[in-house]
Amino acid sequence: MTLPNQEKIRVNQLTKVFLKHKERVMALEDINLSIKDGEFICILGPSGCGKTTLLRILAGLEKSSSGEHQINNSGTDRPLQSMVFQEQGVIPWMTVEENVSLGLRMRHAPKKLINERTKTYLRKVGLTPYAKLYPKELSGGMKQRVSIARAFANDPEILLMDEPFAALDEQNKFILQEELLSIWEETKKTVIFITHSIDEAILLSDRIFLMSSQPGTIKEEVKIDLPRPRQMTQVRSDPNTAEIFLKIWKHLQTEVQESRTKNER
Ligand SMILES: Nc1ncnc2c1ncn2[C@@H]1O[C@H](COP(=O)(O)OP(=O)(O)OP(=O)(O)O)[C@@H](O)[C@H]1O
Repeated sequence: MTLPNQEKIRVNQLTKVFLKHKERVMALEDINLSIKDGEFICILGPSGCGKTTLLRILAGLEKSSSGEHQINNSGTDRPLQSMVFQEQGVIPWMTVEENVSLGLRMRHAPKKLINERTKTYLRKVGLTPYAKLYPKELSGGMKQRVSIARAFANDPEILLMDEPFAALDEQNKFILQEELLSIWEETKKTVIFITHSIDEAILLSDRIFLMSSQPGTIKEEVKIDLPRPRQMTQVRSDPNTAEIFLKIWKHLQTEVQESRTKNER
């Protein structure tokens, strides 16, 4: 399958079945996606609907049971994808700058490029003064900044983010969301971002994919046409936001309810 230039990710009829206590669990069913180069996509859905499984398949960490997916490679030696997790994304025995430069060092990038890019992304996430510190000396928010800086410094074709701000307090979350948006505006990377927060998805996304309860399918797609660059205060005070929020909430409510009913059976 060859993708046209503007298309970055395509998923065709993808399914994933796990064996759990000797029983087959259909985690994903007939997933079809087409994501443009530079799009910011959020995935929302009830717990256990297969969001992480889908991301892990796109990251090459898990195999699909059937169907196919493709990521358009720009033909350079850039890595195909980088992943940012909720927690434990930093390596404890490496300093902040060693963590940020890890991907570049692993692919033996030229020293000058490693230094430049590491400095740039440390500055962008406000960690320059902390470059020589170790993760245990950092707050949770600072550790997530390290993960984000490392992912962008690695310059992957696509960025996969699995609830990266879920463990942070509200203030830190807002600050990091805006920092992420600002870096994304500059780099225009294709991002797939999993979240449980409707507000977060509206703030960040070009499109939101709403998933059904298990087996996970893409039930609906919501386009977010709010102007960019976006700031949290503007998005919150935009009269369209409440309407979008309610539409998504109604969907999630139904799916969460369905998921509970299935689990009680
Ligand atoms: N390695 C595995 N072996 C067996 N079952 C698995 C495995 N990984 C995931 N599952 C099952 O697949 C389903 C989807 O899990 P997944 O973690 O992808 O959901 P999720 O939507 O990311 O959930 P959450 O929002 O709670 O993080 C769940 O029923 C889960 O138990």
